[in-house]
Parts: sequence; C-alpha cells; structure tokens
Amino acid sequence: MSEPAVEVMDVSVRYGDVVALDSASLVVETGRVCALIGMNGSGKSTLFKAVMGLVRPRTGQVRLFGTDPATSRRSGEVAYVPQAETVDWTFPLRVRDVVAMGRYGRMSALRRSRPADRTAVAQALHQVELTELAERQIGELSGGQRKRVFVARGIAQEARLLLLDEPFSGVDKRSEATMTDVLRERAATGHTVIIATHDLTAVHELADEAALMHKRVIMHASPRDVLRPENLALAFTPSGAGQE
Ligand SMILES: Nc1ncnc2c1ncn2[C@@H]1O[C@H](COP(=O)(O)OP(=O)(O)OP(=O)(O)O)[C@@H](O)[C@H]1O
Repeated sequence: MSEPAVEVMDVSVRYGDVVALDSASLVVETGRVCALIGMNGSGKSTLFKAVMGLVRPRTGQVRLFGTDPATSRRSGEVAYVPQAETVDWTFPLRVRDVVAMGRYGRMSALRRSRPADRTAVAQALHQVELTELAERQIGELSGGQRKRVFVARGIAQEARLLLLDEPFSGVDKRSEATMTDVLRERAATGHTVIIATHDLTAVHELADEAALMHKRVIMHASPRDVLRPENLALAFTPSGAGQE
C-alpha cells in the first residue's frame, strides 16, 4: 500500500505562550477530501503551516507522501489556497498571471513559459470557469472568483496535495458549486484535498471525511458522524470536552 498523503503525528505548536496545537494527530490517505472543522483559533491554520513545513513543531512529526513537509512543498507537491484576508488585492496582477505562478516551480530561472505551461494555465482557468476573466486584474474580481483563481493556481501547479483555508467564506453560490465540483474531480483523479472551514453546510457534499479540531483532532470520521450535534458541541462549545 502507498504512503498516506498526510501524516501528522502528535504535533504540538506554540506561539510564545499560546498553545496552538497540543498533540494533534491526523492521517489522510491519497485521493480523499478531508474537512477540518473547528472554531476560530482552534488551530486549523497552524495545522496547515505544520503540513507545509512552515512552523517547526515543538514535539511530533509531519510526513507528506512519506517525506519531510518542507521538501515536499519546495518540490511543488503542495498547493495552498489562503484565506482572502491574507492577500494584498491592490497588487496589479492579472488572473492569468496568478494562475501561471503555479507553474513557476517547473520553469527555468528566467520563468519563460513553454507551451505545456500555457496549456496547464488555460486548462485550470477553464476548470474553475474563469477563462473569460483571464485578463482582468485580480483586485476587480468578487471574493468567490478570487478563491477560484487560487484553486486554479493549485491545479496548474499539478500539486498532489491541495490545502484550502476557508474557501467558502464570503463566496457566492456559483463559486461554491464550481469549487465543490473541481475539488471532487481532483480527488477522483488521485489528488488529496484538505479544507479548513467553519462552514458546515458545504461539508456533506464536499468531503469524504471530517476532522473536528480543538487544538488537537478530537474526532476523525465520516462527515455524517462528525456533524452530529453532540460531536460538534465538543469543538464549538468553549467549555466543551475538547478543551482542557
Ligand atoms: N503568529 C502567531 N502569533 C501568536 N499567536 C498566534 C499566531 N498565529 C496563530 N496564533 C494563535 O494560535 C491559535 C490557533 O490559531 P490558528 O490561526 O491556527 O487557528 P484557526 O483555527 O485557523 O483560526 P481561524 O479560523 O480564525 O483562522 C489562536 O489562539 C491564535 O490566536
């Protein structure tokens, strides 16, 4: 059997005195869509940082496809779709340019695009239904369209693992439906997708499995089981059993 796409083993992360992750463990197999569910501050973004090798765990270990996460990220195996708030939208970039960034890891130092790069960008734009907006400045798009641009960047990158931070917050219905279809298709073609969200409505249709977070993964099961009210209460009640 092949290695899991993601193995997070007993990972603890602190920022100064703040404990962001406390012995978190999660295994996601290749070809799955996993939803990470938890309140603001429950450690979802920190888990992503650990998965990308951007924070050094105090304890524990992360493996992506059996290798070190920073190596895996640098070799382009991981694509990240950030929360909208963390991006400077005034920067004058066309939609096509942002998607083309997904190809940088495959280009020479001069970043001269080859036909294969242009084809990959065109296909990714088509998949997220943004072909007609390819020449627009990214700052002129709606929130949902911007998210789709980043999903297209990840597709153009041909990353094996796609991490999405709150992809549905402030997103129109069309963008949500398009992204759901695209992400399901990614999983069907052997890619692995992890989505951090506190939007529970999308989870049933989108995810094969769900992990409930409260500084650690307190439950990892089918969306049906995880979304039972008594289980959600563990993660969404400040005094719930998930918090110590
Ligand atoms: N750079 C940082 N410096 C100090 N504390 C931080 C830093 N980043 C996150 N934290 C804290 O770590 C904890 C976990 O934050 P994290 O961003 O991982 O949670 P989250 O579940 O992604 O939240 P949100 O849904 O609001 O993005 C929170 O208490 C947060 O305030």
